[in-house]
Amino acid sequence: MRADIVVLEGDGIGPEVTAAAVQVLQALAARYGHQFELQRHPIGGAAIDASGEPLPAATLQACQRSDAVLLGAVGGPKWSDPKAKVRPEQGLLALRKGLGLYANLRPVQPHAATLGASPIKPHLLAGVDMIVVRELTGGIYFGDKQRSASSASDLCEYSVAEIERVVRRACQLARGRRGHVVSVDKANVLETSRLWREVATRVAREEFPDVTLEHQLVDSMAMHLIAKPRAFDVIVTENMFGDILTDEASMLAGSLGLLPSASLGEGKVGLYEPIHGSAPDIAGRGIANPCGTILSAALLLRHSLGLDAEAACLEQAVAAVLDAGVLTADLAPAGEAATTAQFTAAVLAQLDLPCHVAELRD
Ligand SMILES: NC(=O)c1ccc[n+]([C@@H]2O[C@H](COP(=O)([O-])OP(=O)(O)OC[C@H]3O[C@@H](n4cnc5c(N)ncnc54)[C@H](O)[C@@H]3O)[C@@H](O)[C@H]2O)c1
Ligand SMILES: CC(C)[C@H](C(=O)O)[C@@H](O)C(=O)O
Ligand SMILES: [Mg+2]
Repeated sequence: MRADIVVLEGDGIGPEVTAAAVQVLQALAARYGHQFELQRHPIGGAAIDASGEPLPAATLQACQRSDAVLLGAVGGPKWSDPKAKVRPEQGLLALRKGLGLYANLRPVQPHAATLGASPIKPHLLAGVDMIVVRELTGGIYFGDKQRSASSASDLCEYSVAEIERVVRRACQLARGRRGHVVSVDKANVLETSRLWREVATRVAREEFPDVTLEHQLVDSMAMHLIAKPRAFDVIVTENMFGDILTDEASMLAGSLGLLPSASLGEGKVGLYEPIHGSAPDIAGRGIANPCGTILSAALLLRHSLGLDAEAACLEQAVAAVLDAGVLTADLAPAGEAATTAQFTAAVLAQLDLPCHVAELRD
C-alpha cells in the first residue's frame, strides 16, 4: 500500500527516537512491499526557533493532508521561561485540537524482560494488560486562562458531547477485550467530574449493556493502579488525570520510555507518539529508549493504515529484542546498556527473520 506519513521530530530526544521508528517503518515497507512517503516538518521548540511559531501553518496542513503523523516529543529548558510568550507544548496541543484527536489510547502491557526494572513487585505485574483512554482535546488544558499580578486561573470545562464520544470509544475498545471499563474522576469535588460520571453511566447503560462500568476517584485510582494493576482492562478518564496516571502506569512496565500512544478522532488522520517527553537530561547522548516511539509506529500501522499483521510483526520483533536482553540505559543493569542505535539495529535484524503472523508470508 501507499501512505503519506508526516514525521514531527520535535525537541530533545525527539529526533533520536523518531529516527529509530522511521528506520523501522522503512524496513517494514521494503520487506512487505509498501510505499511509505515520509515527510519531516517542524513543531515545538525547533519550530519556534525557525519561525517563531510552535505549530507552523504548513506543519498543520501537511498533517491534515497525511494518512498519519508520527511525533517524537516537544519542549525543553530553552523554551521554558515562565514569561515566554510562546511555548513548544502549545504546538502539540494545537495539533491535537486541529486534528480533532479526542481519544488518546495508551496501552500498558509490561513485558517479562523488563519487569525487573519496575519498582512494583513482579508477582503483581504478571498478566497486566490495560489500556488507558485519555480524553485529549478538552478539560483544563483547553479552558480559558487568566493571569493578573495577584492571581491566575485555568478553566476546566467539559460538554456532554465531549464526554459521550470518549466514553463510547472506551466501551467499544472494551468490547474487543475483557469487557470492563473503569471511569476515573474526582466527582466528590469537581462539577466537571459529576457530569462526567453521569454521562459515562448513561452511555454505558444505554449503549453498552454488555460492558461493565465502574467508577473510581482519581486519588485512590493512583494507589490501585500500583496495588492491583491486573484488575484493570480499559480505563477512561479526562485529559489531565490521564496524563498523570499514564506516567505512573509506565512504571508498571519499567520505564517511561516504553509506552506508546495513538491519538484518534473521527477523521482519518491519527497521531502516534510515545507518552514521554523530550527528556532534556539525556538528549543528544544517543541513549534514549526508542521503544515507545517504535511501538507507536506499530499502532500507526494498525490504526491508520490497517496493516494489522505488520503491526503485530513489529511488536513481536520488539518483544524478541527485549527478551534477548537488549535493553537501553533506563532498563539495563549498570554497564550493560544498549544505545538507541544498537537497540534499533537489533529490532531491524529481528525484522529480517520470519515473522509468525498468519497473514504475512515470508
Ligand atoms: N508529548 C510530548 O511532547 C511531551 C510529553 C511529556 C513532556 N514533554 C515535555 O518534555 C520536557 C521534559 O519533561 P519531563 O522531564 O517532565 O518529562 P520527560 O518525559 O521528558 O522525562 C522524564 C524522565 O524520564 C526519562 N525518559 C523519558 N523518556 C525516555 C526515554 N525514551 N528513554 C529513557 N529515558 C526517558 C527522562 O530522561 C527523565 O529522567 C518538558 O518540556 C515537557 O513539557 C513533552
Ligand atoms: C507536553 C504536554 C503538553 C503533554 C500533555 O500533557 O498532554 C505530555 O505530557 C503528554 O503526555 O503528551
Ligand atoms: Mg504527559
